[in-house]
Amino acid sequence: MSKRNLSRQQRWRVEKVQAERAQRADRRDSRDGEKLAAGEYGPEQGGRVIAHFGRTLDVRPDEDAKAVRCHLRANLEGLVTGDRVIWRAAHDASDGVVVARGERDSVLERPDARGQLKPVAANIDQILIVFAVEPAPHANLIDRYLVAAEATGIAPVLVLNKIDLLPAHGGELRDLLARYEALGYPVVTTTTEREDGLTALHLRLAGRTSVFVGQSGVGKSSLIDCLLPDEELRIGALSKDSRKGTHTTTTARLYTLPSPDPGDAAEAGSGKLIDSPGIREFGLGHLDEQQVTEGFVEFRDLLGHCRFRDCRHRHEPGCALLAAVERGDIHPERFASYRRILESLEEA
Ligand SMILES: Nc1nc2c(ncn2[C@@H]2O[C@H](COP(=O)(O)OP(=O)(O)OP(=O)(O)O)[C@@H](O)[C@H]2O)c(=O)[nH]1
Ligand SMILES: [Zn+2]
Repeated sequence: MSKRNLSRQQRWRVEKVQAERAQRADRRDSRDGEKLAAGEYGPEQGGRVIAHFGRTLDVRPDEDAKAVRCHLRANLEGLVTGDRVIWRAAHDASDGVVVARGERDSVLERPDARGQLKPVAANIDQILIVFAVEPAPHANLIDRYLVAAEATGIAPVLVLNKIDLLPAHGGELRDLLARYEALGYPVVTTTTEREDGLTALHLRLAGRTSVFVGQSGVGKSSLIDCLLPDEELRIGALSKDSRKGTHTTTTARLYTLPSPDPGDAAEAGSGKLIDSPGIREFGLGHLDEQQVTEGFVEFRDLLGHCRFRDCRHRHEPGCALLAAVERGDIHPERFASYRRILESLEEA
Protein backbone atom coordinates (compact mmCIF):
# COMPACT_ATOMS: atom_id res chain seq x y z
CA MET A 1 0.00 0.00 0.00
CA SER A 2 1.39 3.41 -0.88
CA LYS A 3 2.14 5.97 1.75
CA ARG A 4 -0.54 8.17 0.37
CA ASN A 5 -3.25 5.53 0.67
CA LEU A 6 -2.16 4.67 4.13
CA SER A 7 -2.44 8.23 5.27
CA ARG A 8 -5.84 8.56 3.62
CA GLN A 9 -6.96 5.44 5.41
CA GLN A 10 -5.56 6.75 8.67
CA ARG A 11 -7.38 10.00 8.14
CA TRP A 12 -10.59 8.09 7.52
CA ARG A 13 -10.13 6.16 10.74
CA VAL A 14 -9.51 9.32 12.71
CA GLU A 15 -12.61 10.93 11.22
CA LYS A 16 -14.63 7.83 12.01
CA VAL A 17 -13.47 7.79 15.61
CA GLN A 18 -14.24 11.48 15.96
CA ALA A 19 -17.70 11.07 14.45
CA GLU A 20 -18.45 8.22 16.81
CA ARG A 21 -17.29 10.24 19.75
CA ALA A 22 -19.45 13.20 18.74
CA GLN A 23 -22.42 10.86 18.31
CA ARG A 24 -21.91 9.41 21.76
CA ALA A 25 -21.69 12.91 23.24
CA ASP A 26 -24.90 13.88 21.39
CA ARG A 27 -26.70 10.80 22.64
CA ARG A 28 -25.57 11.43 26.19
CA ASP A 29 -26.58 15.03 25.93
CA SER A 30 -30.06 14.27 24.67
CA ARG A 31 -30.36 11.68 27.45
CA ASP A 32 -29.34 14.39 29.93
CA GLY A 33 -31.83 16.74 28.33
CA GLU A 34 -34.61 14.17 28.72
CA LYS A 35 -33.63 13.42 32.28
CA LEU A 36 -33.48 17.11 33.14
CA ALA A 37 -36.90 17.63 31.56
CA ALA A 38 -38.27 14.56 33.33
CA GLY A 39 -37.06 15.95 36.64
CA GLU A 40 -34.58 13.15 37.26
CA TYR A 41 -32.08 15.68 38.49
CA GLY A 42 -32.46 17.65 41.68
CA PRO A 43 -32.41 21.43 42.11
CA GLU A 44 -29.54 23.61 40.97
CA GLN A 45 -26.75 24.01 43.48
CA GLY A 46 -23.29 25.51 43.68
CA GLY A 47 -20.04 23.58 43.55
CA ARG A 48 -16.45 23.73 42.47
CA VAL A 49 -14.59 21.63 39.91
CA ILE A 50 -11.90 19.68 41.75
CA ALA A 51 -10.66 17.67 38.76
CA HIS A 52 -11.59 17.27 35.13
CA PHE A 53 -11.13 14.53 32.57
CA GLY A 54 -12.36 15.65 29.18
CA ARG A 55 -16.11 16.02 29.42
CA THR A 56 -16.31 14.41 32.84
CA LEU A 57 -15.68 16.41 35.97
CA ASP A 58 -15.48 15.90 39.70
CA VAL A 59 -17.49 18.59 41.42
CA ARG A 60 -17.44 19.25 45.13
CA PRO A 61 -20.74 20.64 46.38
CA ASP A 62 -20.44 23.87 48.36
CA GLU A 63 -21.61 22.31 51.60
CA ASP A 64 -20.06 18.90 51.29
CA ALA A 65 -16.62 17.35 51.27
CA LYS A 66 -17.55 14.49 48.98
CA ALA A 67 -17.12 15.03 45.27
CA VAL A 68 -19.67 13.94 42.66
CA ARG A 69 -18.77 12.75 39.19
CA CYS A 70 -20.54 15.03 36.72
CA HIS A 71 -20.81 15.49 33.02
CA LEU A 72 -21.34 18.60 31.04
CA ARG A 73 -24.16 19.99 28.99
CA ALA A 74 -23.01 20.12 25.38
CA ASN A 75 -23.03 23.91 25.30
CA LEU A 76 -20.49 24.13 28.13
CA GLU A 77 -16.86 24.12 27.08
CA GLY A 78 -13.52 24.79 28.62
CA LEU A 79 -14.25 24.18 32.28
CA VAL A 80 -11.12 23.79 34.36
CA THR A 81 -10.19 22.78 37.88
CA GLY A 82 -11.15 25.53 40.30
CA ASP A 83 -14.13 26.73 38.28
CA ARG A 84 -17.27 27.47 40.24
CA VAL A 85 -20.26 25.79 38.66
CA ILE A 86 -23.99 25.34 38.95
CA TRP A 87 -24.88 21.67 38.86
CA ARG A 88 -27.75 19.28 39.56
CA ALA A 89 -27.42 15.90 41.25
CA ALA A 90 -29.17 12.82 39.88
CA HIS A 91 -31.98 11.71 42.18
CA ASP A 92 -30.27 8.40 42.72
CA ALA A 93 -27.18 10.44 43.70
CA SER A 94 -25.03 8.42 41.30
CA ASP A 95 -23.81 11.37 39.33
CA GLY A 96 -24.70 14.87 38.26
CA VAL A 97 -24.79 17.30 35.42
CA VAL A 98 -23.12 20.68 35.27
CA VAL A 99 -25.44 23.27 33.79
CA ALA A 100 -23.51 26.54 34.08
CA ARG A 101 -20.14 28.01 34.85
CA GLY A 102 -19.70 30.86 37.32
CA GLU A 103 -17.73 34.03 36.65
CA ARG A 104 -13.98 33.57 37.03
CA ASP A 105 -11.93 35.80 39.30
CA SER A 106 -8.72 34.62 37.71
CA VAL A 107 -7.38 32.01 35.35
CA LEU A 108 -3.98 30.38 35.00
CA GLU A 109 -3.03 29.54 31.41
CA ARG A 110 -0.32 27.45 29.83
CA PRO A 111 0.66 26.89 26.23
CA ASP A 112 -0.52 23.55 24.84
CA ALA A 113 1.49 21.34 22.47
CA ARG A 114 0.77 23.75 19.62
CA GLY A 115 1.84 26.75 21.64
CA GLN A 116 -1.67 28.09 22.15
CA LEU A 117 -2.59 29.34 25.59
CA LYS A 118 -5.11 27.13 27.34
CA PRO A 119 -6.66 27.67 30.76
CA VAL A 120 -5.52 25.04 33.29
CA ALA A 121 -7.03 26.31 36.54
CA ALA A 122 -9.35 29.07 37.68
CA ASN A 123 -10.19 31.18 40.71
CA ILE A 124 -6.73 31.14 42.22
CA ASP A 125 -6.10 33.77 44.89
CA GLN A 126 -2.33 33.52 45.13
CA ILE A 127 0.70 32.04 43.41
CA LEU A 128 3.25 30.80 45.93
CA ILE A 129 6.68 31.15 44.37
CA VAL A 130 8.85 28.68 46.25
CA PHE A 131 12.59 29.14 46.41
CA ALA A 132 15.09 27.75 48.88
CA VAL A 133 18.28 28.39 50.76
CA GLU A 134 19.62 25.57 48.57
CA PRO A 135 19.70 25.56 45.58
CA ALA A 136 20.46 29.26 46.11
CA PRO A 137 18.07 31.49 44.17
CA HIS A 138 19.16 33.97 41.57
CA ALA A 139 17.32 37.25 41.99
CA ASN A 140 16.71 37.12 38.26
CA LEU A 141 14.81 33.85 38.61
CA ILE A 142 12.58 35.27 41.33
CA ASP A 143 11.93 38.30 39.16
CA ARG A 144 10.95 36.05 36.28
CA TYR A 145 8.40 34.29 38.40
CA LEU A 146 7.09 37.58 39.76
CA VAL A 147 6.67 39.02 36.29
CA ALA A 148 4.85 35.91 35.09
CA ALA A 149 2.60 36.00 38.16
CA GLU A 150 1.86 39.71 37.74
CA ALA A 151 0.78 39.05 34.15
CA THR A 152 -1.92 36.67 35.38
CA GLY A 153 -3.32 39.24 37.78
CA ILE A 154 -3.00 36.67 40.59
CA ALA A 155 -1.17 37.87 43.71
CA PRO A 156 2.31 36.39 44.11
CA VAL A 157 3.73 35.35 47.49
CA LEU A 158 7.39 34.44 48.02
CA VAL A 159 8.05 31.30 50.05
CA LEU A 160 11.62 30.78 51.20
CA ASN A 161 11.94 27.10 52.10
CA LYS A 162 14.73 25.17 53.87
CA ILE A 163 15.42 27.93 56.39
CA ASP A 164 16.95 25.21 58.59
CA LEU A 165 19.94 25.57 56.23
CA LEU A 166 20.13 29.32 56.66
CA PRO A 167 23.43 30.54 58.15
CA ALA A 168 23.07 32.29 61.51
CA HIS A 169 22.84 35.82 60.11
CA GLY A 170 21.08 34.91 56.92
CA GLY A 171 23.44 37.15 54.98
CA GLU A 172 22.56 37.88 51.39
CA LEU A 173 19.28 36.01 51.46
CA ARG A 174 17.90 38.24 54.19
CA ASP A 175 18.82 41.29 52.10
CA LEU A 176 17.15 39.72 49.09
CA LEU A 177 13.96 39.09 51.05
CA ALA A 178 13.97 42.62 52.43
CA ARG A 179 14.15 43.93 48.87
CA TYR A 180 10.98 42.09 47.91
CA GLU A 181 9.17 42.97 51.11
CA ALA A 182 9.95 46.62 50.41
CA LEU A 183 8.19 46.19 47.05
CA GLY A 184 5.10 45.00 48.93
CA TYR A 185 5.39 41.26 48.28
CA PRO A 186 4.50 39.02 51.20
CA VAL A 187 7.36 36.71 52.15
CA VAL A 188 6.85 33.51 54.12
CA THR A 189 9.70 31.35 55.41
CA THR A 190 9.35 27.59 55.88
CA THR A 191 11.16 24.42 56.71
CA THR A 192 9.88 20.88 56.47
CA GLU A 193 12.56 19.83 58.96
CA ARG A 194 10.84 21.20 62.05
CA GLU A 195 7.48 20.47 63.58
CA ASP A 196 6.44 24.14 63.57
CA GLY A 197 8.21 24.93 60.30
CA LEU A 198 5.02 25.56 58.35
CA THR A 199 3.10 27.73 60.81
CA ALA A 200 3.44 30.93 58.77
CA LEU A 201 2.54 29.06 55.60
CA HIS A 202 -0.64 27.65 57.14
CA LEU A 203 -1.74 31.16 58.01
CA ARG A 204 -1.08 32.31 54.44
CA LEU A 205 -3.05 29.43 52.94
CA ALA A 206 -6.14 29.68 55.16
CA GLY A 207 -9.26 30.85 53.39
CA ARG A 208 -7.56 31.15 50.00
CA THR A 209 -6.96 29.05 46.88
CA SER A 210 -3.25 28.74 46.14
CA VAL A 211 -0.85 27.15 43.69
CA PHE A 212 2.82 26.32 44.26
CA VAL A 213 5.36 27.06 41.56
CA GLY A 214 9.14 27.08 41.55
CA GLN A 215 12.37 25.58 40.35
CA SER A 216 13.16 21.91 40.73
CA GLY A 217 14.55 20.89 44.12
CA VAL A 218 13.26 23.81 46.19
CA GLY A 219 10.89 21.52 48.10
CA LYS A 220 7.44 21.91 46.53
CA SER A 221 6.64 18.20 46.84
CA SER A 222 7.94 18.13 50.41
CA LEU A 223 5.83 21.12 51.40
CA ILE A 224 2.72 19.68 49.77
CA ASP A 225 3.34 16.30 51.43
CA CYS A 226 3.42 18.08 54.80
CA LEU A 227 0.28 20.06 54.02
CA LEU A 228 -1.63 16.98 52.84
CA PRO A 229 -0.33 14.31 55.19
CA ASP A 230 -3.38 12.11 54.94
CA GLU A 231 -3.10 9.64 52.05
CA GLU A 232 -6.83 9.79 51.57
CA LEU A 233 -6.67 13.47 50.84
CA ARG A 234 -4.43 12.72 47.95
CA ILE A 235 -6.43 9.97 46.31
CA GLY A 236 -5.68 10.24 42.66
CA ALA A 237 -2.93 12.68 43.41
CA LEU A 238 0.31 12.46 41.57
CA SER A 239 2.22 9.35 42.30
CA LYS A 240 5.82 9.71 43.39
CA ASP A 241 6.91 8.41 40.03
CA SER A 242 4.84 10.62 37.82
CA ARG A 243 6.08 13.62 39.78
CA LYS A 244 9.59 12.91 38.74
CA GLY A 245 8.64 12.14 35.18
CA THR A 246 7.68 14.44 32.38
CA HIS A 247 3.92 13.94 32.50
CA THR A 248 2.76 17.48 32.32
CA THR A 249 -0.67 16.62 30.97
CA THR A 250 -2.01 15.21 34.24
CA THR A 251 -5.10 17.06 35.28
CA ALA A 252 -4.92 19.74 37.91
CA ARG A 253 -6.60 18.85 41.19
CA LEU A 254 -8.07 20.97 43.91
CA TYR A 255 -7.37 19.85 47.47
CA THR A 256 -8.88 21.09 50.68
CA LEU A 257 -6.16 21.44 53.29
CA PRO A 258 -6.76 20.15 56.77
CA SER A 259 -6.16 22.85 59.34
CA PRO A 260 -3.50 22.27 62.00
CA ASP A 261 -5.81 24.17 64.37
CA PRO A 262 -9.54 23.60 63.76
CA GLY A 263 -10.38 26.88 65.52
CA ASP A 264 -8.44 28.90 62.96
CA ALA A 265 -10.00 27.12 60.03
CA ALA A 266 -13.50 27.84 61.24
CA GLU A 267 -12.65 31.54 61.26
CA ALA A 268 -10.74 31.93 58.02
CA GLY A 269 -12.11 28.97 56.04
CA SER A 270 -9.89 26.09 55.08
CA GLY A 271 -7.14 26.62 52.56
CA LYS A 272 -7.39 25.16 49.07
CA LEU A 273 -4.53 24.03 46.93
CA ILE A 274 -4.61 23.42 43.18
CA ASP A 275 -1.75 21.28 41.98
CA SER A 276 -0.49 19.54 38.85
CA PRO A 277 2.94 19.01 37.34
CA GLY A 278 2.06 21.53 34.64
CA ILE A 279 1.15 24.20 37.18
CA ARG A 280 4.35 23.64 39.13
CA GLU A 281 6.29 24.39 35.96
CA PHE A 282 4.52 27.69 35.46
CA GLY A 283 7.05 30.16 34.16
CA LEU A 284 7.60 33.15 31.99
CA GLY A 285 5.88 31.66 28.96
CA HIS A 286 4.50 33.92 26.33
CA LEU A 287 4.89 37.46 27.57
CA ASP A 288 5.47 40.51 25.45
CA GLU A 289 7.65 43.49 26.25
CA GLN A 290 4.80 45.53 27.70
CA GLN A 291 3.73 42.74 30.04
CA VAL A 292 7.30 42.34 31.26
CA THR A 293 7.63 46.08 31.85
CA GLU A 294 4.35 46.22 33.75
CA GLY A 295 5.37 43.12 35.69
CA PHE A 296 7.89 45.21 37.61
CA VAL A 297 5.60 46.80 40.17
CA GLU A 298 7.97 49.65 41.04
CA PHE A 299 7.99 50.80 37.37
CA ARG A 300 4.27 51.29 37.16
CA ASP A 301 3.97 54.84 38.46
CA LEU A 302 6.86 55.91 36.24
CA LEU A 303 5.58 54.49 32.97
CA GLY A 304 4.34 57.22 30.68
CA HIS A 305 6.72 59.74 32.25
CA CYS A 306 9.69 59.21 29.90
CA ARG A 307 10.48 62.07 27.51
CA PHE A 308 9.77 59.91 24.48
CA ARG A 309 6.45 58.16 24.29
CA ASP A 310 8.02 55.10 22.68
CA CYS A 311 10.93 55.02 25.15
CA ARG A 312 12.32 51.51 25.58
CA HIS A 313 14.28 52.47 28.69
CA ARG A 314 17.70 51.58 27.30
CA HIS A 315 19.72 54.76 27.03
CA GLU A 316 17.17 57.30 25.88
CA PRO A 317 17.60 60.79 27.35
CA GLY A 318 14.85 61.75 29.79
CA CYS A 319 13.99 58.11 30.60
CA ALA A 320 12.00 58.05 33.86
CA LEU A 321 13.10 54.50 34.69
CA LEU A 322 16.82 55.17 34.18
CA ALA A 323 16.49 58.30 36.31
CA ALA A 324 14.84 56.25 39.06
CA VAL A 325 17.72 53.75 38.93
CA GLU A 326 20.14 56.69 39.25
CA ARG A 327 18.25 58.03 42.29
CA GLY A 328 18.22 54.57 43.85
CA ASP A 329 14.42 54.25 43.67
CA ILE A 330 14.73 51.20 41.46
CA HIS A 331 17.18 48.56 42.66
CA PRO A 332 19.93 48.12 40.04
CA GLU A 333 19.58 44.33 40.23
CA ARG A 334 15.87 44.53 39.52
CA PHE A 335 16.62 46.72 36.52
CA ALA A 336 19.31 44.29 35.37
CA SER A 337 16.73 41.49 35.67
CA TYR A 338 14.34 43.50 33.57
CA ARG A 339 16.96 43.88 30.86
CA ARG A 340 17.83 40.19 31.00
CA ILE A 341 14.22 39.08 30.74
CA LEU A 342 13.68 41.28 27.70
CA GLU A 343 16.83 39.90 26.10
CA SER A 344 15.61 36.35 26.65
CA LEU A 345 12.34 37.24 24.91
CA GLU A 346 14.28 38.52 21.92
CA GLU A 347 16.28 35.30 21.75
CA ALA A 348 13.17 33.11 21.93
N1 LIG B 1 17.04 20.81 54.68
C1 LIG B 1 15.85 20.82 54.09
N2 LIG B 1 15.63 20.04 53.00
C2 LIG B 1 14.42 20.08 52.41
C3 LIG B 1 13.37 20.90 52.92
N3 LIG B 1 12.30 20.72 52.11
C4 LIG B 1 12.65 19.84 51.16
N4 LIG B 1 13.93 19.44 51.34
C5 LIG B 1 14.69 18.49 50.51
O1 LIG B 1 14.95 19.09 49.24
C6 LIG B 1 14.96 18.10 48.20
C7 LIG B 1 14.03 18.50 47.08
O2 LIG B 1 12.69 18.52 47.58
P1 LIG B 1 11.42 18.26 46.66
O3 LIG B 1 10.23 18.39 47.55
O4 LIG B 1 11.56 17.02 45.86
O5 LIG B 1 11.53 19.52 45.69
P2 LIG B 1 10.55 19.92 44.47
O6 LIG B 1 10.51 21.41 44.46
O7 LIG B 1 9.26 19.21 44.57
O8 LIG B 1 11.38 19.44 43.24
P3 LIG B 1 10.83 18.88 41.82
O9 LIG B 1 9.97 17.71 42.12
O10 LIG B 1 12.09 18.53 41.10
O11 LIG B 1 10.10 20.04 41.19
C8 LIG B 1 14.57 16.79 48.88
O12 LIG B 1 15.73 16.07 49.11
C9 LIG B 1 13.92 17.23 50.19
O13 LIG B 1 14.08 16.28 51.20
C10 LIG B 1 13.64 21.71 54.07
O14 LIG B 1 12.81 22.49 54.57
N5 LIG B 1 14.90 21.62 54.60
ZN1 LIG C 1 12.13 55.21 29.53
